[in-house]
Amino acid sequence: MNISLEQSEIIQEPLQVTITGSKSESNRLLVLQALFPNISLENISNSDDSDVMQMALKSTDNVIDIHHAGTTMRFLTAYFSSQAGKSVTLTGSKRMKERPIKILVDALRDLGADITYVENEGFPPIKISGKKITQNQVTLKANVSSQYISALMLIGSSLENGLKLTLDGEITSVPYIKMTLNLLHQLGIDAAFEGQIITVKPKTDSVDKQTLIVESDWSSASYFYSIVALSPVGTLITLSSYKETSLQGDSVLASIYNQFGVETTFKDNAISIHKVEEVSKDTLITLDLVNAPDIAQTIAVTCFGLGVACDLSGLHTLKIKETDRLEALKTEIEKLGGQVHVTDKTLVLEPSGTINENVAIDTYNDHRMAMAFAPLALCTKLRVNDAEVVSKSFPEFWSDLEKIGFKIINN
Ligand SMILES: O=C(O)C1=C[C@@H](OP(=O)(O)O)[C@@H](O)[C@H](O)C1
Ligand SMILES: C=C(OP(=O)(O)O)C(=O)O
Repeated sequence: MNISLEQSEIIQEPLQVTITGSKSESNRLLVLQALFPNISLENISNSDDSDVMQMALKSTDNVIDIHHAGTTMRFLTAYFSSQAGKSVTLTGSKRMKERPIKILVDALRDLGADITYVENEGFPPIKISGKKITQNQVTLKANVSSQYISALMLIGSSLENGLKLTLDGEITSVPYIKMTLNLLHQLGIDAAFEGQIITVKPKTDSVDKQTLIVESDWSSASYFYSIVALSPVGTLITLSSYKETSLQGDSVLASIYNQFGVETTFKDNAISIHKVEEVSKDTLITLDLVNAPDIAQTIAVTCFGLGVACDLSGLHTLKIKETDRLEALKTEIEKLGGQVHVTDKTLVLEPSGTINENVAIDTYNDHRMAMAFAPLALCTKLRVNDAEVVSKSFPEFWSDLEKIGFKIINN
């Protein structure tokens, strides 16, 4: 599905959008629920990635296709490795077969798991023969993806001897590790993350019956921050359901977007995002996004829409996500008339002027490419190719944009 976005203006009246649950929290809690069926979950994400997680956990098939879902692939690799008697092959999309998993597979093998590569060494698909895991100490590299670490933490308390992980080198995407730790604590699991060491104690008694409510997705909120930043002073959008103290690292958006003249207020489980002042064209936005890699695309495109320069660092994980996001951002922003310089961990955007009209944005099977560029419809007419990619994390994205005044035409 390719779409055109007419140059839009959002309606100046109280605008309210309800966003589905965080896919990161949901996918952790779904694995934990499979291990501790006593817990109930509310506001689970309706994203493709969480749907595929639910499907996989129920599946009795020998081959499970998790499509593009990184967390699902990584968390299930650990989960199925620890399920004695279960034999399963995990596969995924063409891109998933290019996303590395060796660090996690090596760590699980060191703990005694039985995993073999079906096609290419180091990459899915993988065949897992579940076993009782009794070894409990392993060292793994921490600067490639925090998902490997969360995957191990999620199963730690179900292992006879728990787990002690030693993290080697710089730790990337730390808030996601802390999110995992916090959810374990909510279930009464004894776990700690101190310096380079993570410990998870075995849970011998059952988890208390309880309901956990998933907070809405902050990465999805980022596109509304961008919309408000690119709109006139006075624009206000309210999003629910959010908390002032979030488990999601991407909640850092609220302070980052202050630099774009956008203020956030929390009230009654909602956030109001308000444009309070214009940003000067000679602003330079400098950010290290090592803790919040998923909002890099949103921020780069906001800067481009406002014509301001940015210097973003801490982006080394972007090359192994749904696409090489650094190259994709450079290509698409340059089609629109911007100038971008990338290395394997940084992105620099030059200050820009007019934005080219009617450019067709390619989305590279990456939901965040489609959603990050859409707010530019406030500045110019634009097209988005393969717009359905948004369903990976945010299936209602386009209908929510229509609700707030965007004019979308299916081509
Ligand atoms: O654990 C998680 O839920 C995630 C961790 C991050 O990945 P990396 O640790 O690979 O950066 C993030 O980009 C991804 O969208 C979700
Ligand atoms: C990187 C992402 O997801 P995953 O790694 O889980 O595919 C994302 O949602 O931006």
